Amino acid sequence: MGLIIKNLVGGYQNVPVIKGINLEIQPGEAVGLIGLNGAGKSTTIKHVLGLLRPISGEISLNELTLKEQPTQFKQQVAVIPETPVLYPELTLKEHLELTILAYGLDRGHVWPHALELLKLFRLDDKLGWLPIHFSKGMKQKVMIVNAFLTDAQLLIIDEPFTGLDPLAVANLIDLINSAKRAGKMVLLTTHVLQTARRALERYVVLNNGLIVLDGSLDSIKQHYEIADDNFGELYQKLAVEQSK
Ligand SMILES: Nc1ncnc2c1ncn2[C@@H]1O[C@H](COP(=O)(O)OP(=O)(O)OP(=O)(O)O)[C@@H](O)[C@H]1O
Repeated sequence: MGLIIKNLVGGYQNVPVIKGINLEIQPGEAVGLIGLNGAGKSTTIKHVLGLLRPISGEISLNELTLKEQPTQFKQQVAVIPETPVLYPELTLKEHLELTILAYGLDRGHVWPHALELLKLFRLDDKLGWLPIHFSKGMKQKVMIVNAFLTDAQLLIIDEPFTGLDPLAVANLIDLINSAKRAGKMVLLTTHVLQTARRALERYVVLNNGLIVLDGSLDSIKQHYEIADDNFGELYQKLAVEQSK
């Protein structure tokens, strides 16, 4: 069970940006994928979303493989991308309806939950709005509401902590923590470790397309001999490691 990435080699037009990754995430676990710009975080995510085809290796989610059961696999995954993807001609309400359709959800059952989420992110009075009227953070919140509306077992969240206000960040952290309690899996990329630690216990450090560490933030700090919470120093040390 869980997400299993086995010996993944992948990237763009056969350029192996990802050079052999092994990663398992168990139900109820949230993992932070961290590393320098260009380390391979987004490329890994694109592979898990089935947007890139592996050069070799395999990805499975609760025993469904992306290769053999791509449709069922993708229905188990919800994504909150760093840059919101919204349809300019659809209202907020229509975006939610689309998610309900795409994930085959029961409208009557899910709509009260949608209203709760909208209220949490102060979007409940904006159901008739089109994306053009939303700010960047509001668009991000629409993506969050859509993702948490689904019953997907794996939530992929790409750098959520840079465009949201502190209230929305706190709400997102609460949602991640309750998703974990519900047995879901979370894979989150971020550079903002000070905030991520409120939701994540486990971190995977990517450097140059390889996993160089997998553990708690404390074990990472220990490994790189980081004093206090000076995470800037961590990235300096990763840069030194990368250039070797
Ligand atoms: N569309 C693309 N075509 C070719 N190479 C790409 C493409 N996108 C990214 N790369 C390369 O793949 C490598 C990994 O990039 P990736 O976007 O996965 O990094 P990242 O860890 O997500 O970085 P960031 O923190 O900046 O988001 C980089 O060397 C980058 O130049």
